Amino acid sequence: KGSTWGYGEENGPSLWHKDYPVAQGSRQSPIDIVPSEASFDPRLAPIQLSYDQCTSINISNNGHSVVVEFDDSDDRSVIHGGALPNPYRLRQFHFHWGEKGCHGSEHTVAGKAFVSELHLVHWNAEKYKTFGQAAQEPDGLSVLGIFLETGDDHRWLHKITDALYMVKFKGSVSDFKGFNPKCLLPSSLHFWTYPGSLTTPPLHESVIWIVLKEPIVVSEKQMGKFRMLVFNGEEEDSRSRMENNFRSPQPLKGRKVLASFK
Ligand SMILES: Cc1cc(=S)c(O)co1
Ligand SMILES: [Zn+2]
Repeated sequence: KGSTWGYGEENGPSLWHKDYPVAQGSRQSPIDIVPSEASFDPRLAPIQLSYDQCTSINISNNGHSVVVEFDDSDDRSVIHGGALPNPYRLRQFHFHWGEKGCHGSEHTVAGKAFVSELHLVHWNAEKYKTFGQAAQEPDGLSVLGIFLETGDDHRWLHKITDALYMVKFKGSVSDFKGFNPKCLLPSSLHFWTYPGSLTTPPLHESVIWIVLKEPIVVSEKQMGKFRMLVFNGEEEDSRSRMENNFRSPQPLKGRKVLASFK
């Protein structure tokens, strides 16, 4: 069977282009965001997250990250504003992180990396019938990226980190109801936005990225709990700690980054 992609020496980001040639495309993510080169656009609407009726379903380890999935059968939880043409439906969120004491975010800000990055994935259900179809369209997805930096414990992140032991191995799934990701937002919703892609294969160039300027603060201890996850399945004999599951910044190729703030 074909070798599946990952973050190791043999199957990591520098090799993804062999199976996914779009990896060398013209709107790949992540990127290095250079604030001084971003242009303030007063026409950008503020970001609004209508998550109050959101329905989280489960938390799972897909062998690349830990993912919380939502019921996206109607418009109960949507994001709107920014450069989005209409509201996009919340589908799932997941994280990318590094190893102990090291960086692990995907986007960087003037070359600065953060310890982790939270991605809230939304899709354009107004225009496309399914997530899978939307994921292949240039205006199909919108991912809200939030940086994590280390400091004090995050008062709500424990709801996620306390569940991680249930999904240690690839393929494990556990109930995860009643979680509203609004509790993971920083105080400011100032953002940068630009056209990009999924940061994991199939790397579809279908994402309108919205990256918040203000990071949230989590403790090193809380980050450590993400690192007890493993990439491998319970039955596999290889034991590889889930960490450094991030792609590095990709060429801008002429794209403009817009800022919602001066
Ligand atoms: C849909 C999706 C989006 C991102 S950013 C990711 O890492 C995996 O899957
Ligand atoms: Zn992601």
